[in-house]
Amino acid sequence: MEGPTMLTKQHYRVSKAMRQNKNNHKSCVLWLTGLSGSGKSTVADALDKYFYENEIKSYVLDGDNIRLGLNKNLGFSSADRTENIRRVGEVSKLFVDAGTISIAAFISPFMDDRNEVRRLFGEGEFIEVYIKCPIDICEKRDPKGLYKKAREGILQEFTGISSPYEEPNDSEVVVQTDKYSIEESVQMIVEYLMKKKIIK
Ligand SMILES: Nc1ncnc2c1ncn2[C@@H]1O[C@H](COP(=O)(O)OS(=O)(=O)O)[C@@H](OP(=O)(O)O)[C@H]1O
Ligand SMILES: Nc1ncnc2c1ncn2[C@@H]1O[C@H](COP(=O)(O)OP(=O)(O)O)[C@@H](O)[C@H]1O
Repeated sequence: MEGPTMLTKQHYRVSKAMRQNKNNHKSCVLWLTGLSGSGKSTVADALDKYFYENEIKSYVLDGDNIRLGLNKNLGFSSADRTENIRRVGEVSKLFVDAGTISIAAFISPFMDDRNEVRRLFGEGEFIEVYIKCPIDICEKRDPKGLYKKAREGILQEFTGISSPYEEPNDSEVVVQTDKYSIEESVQMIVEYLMKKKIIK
């Protein structure tokens, strides 16, 4: 039994390994971190489509979408961002247990939060993908007009402007979206998964 609430971990007969065997690929989380406008959702979508077309089970967890549902009670203070990432880490773990590749696309600006999520997973299951793009290019792209609002002071605590982004320094994959096309970025991630024998 665990903790003061007297919880007992329940074990089920269909294991993660059995599910992975049936799927013909391993499961993992691809944790996409980067500034707003860096290309997380765009790369996540292209990856998900590649997996779908190649019979690989995947599902995208996207910051905006998760914040419209599961995490609708959270804002953008540091504490709320930490809680947002903690919950998404736990949800990703469920997907990985279910034999699926979780594509998590979150700014996840704090290194400690990302590392806490990493600790939830077994060796090689957590793959950090840094979607790297200089902030001036993200701001030029401004796909949702949020940088403009942040500059005007309408939007508070905006990442890169009035809230920090702690750059990763040991990501498994770094994708520079100002230098490579969406297709090249997907290819780079797929090659990493093949090299690690997660997919065939
Ligand atoms: N203040 C502030 N700072 C950053 N982002 C903001 C903010 N307010 C709203 N948005 C919108 O929320 C999306 C980021 O949500 P995340 O869950 O990925 O953020 S975090 O990981 O908790 O930092 C982010 O999506 P992306 O642009 O795709 O990154 C924005 O659409
Ligand atoms: N190589 C690239 N990779 C990803 N996005 C790119 C690239 N080049 C241009 N873009 C554009 O940049 C924008 C990125 O927006 P988005 O994917 O919503 O970023 P994020 O989810 O990180 O906020 C999109 O309008 C996309 O079309």
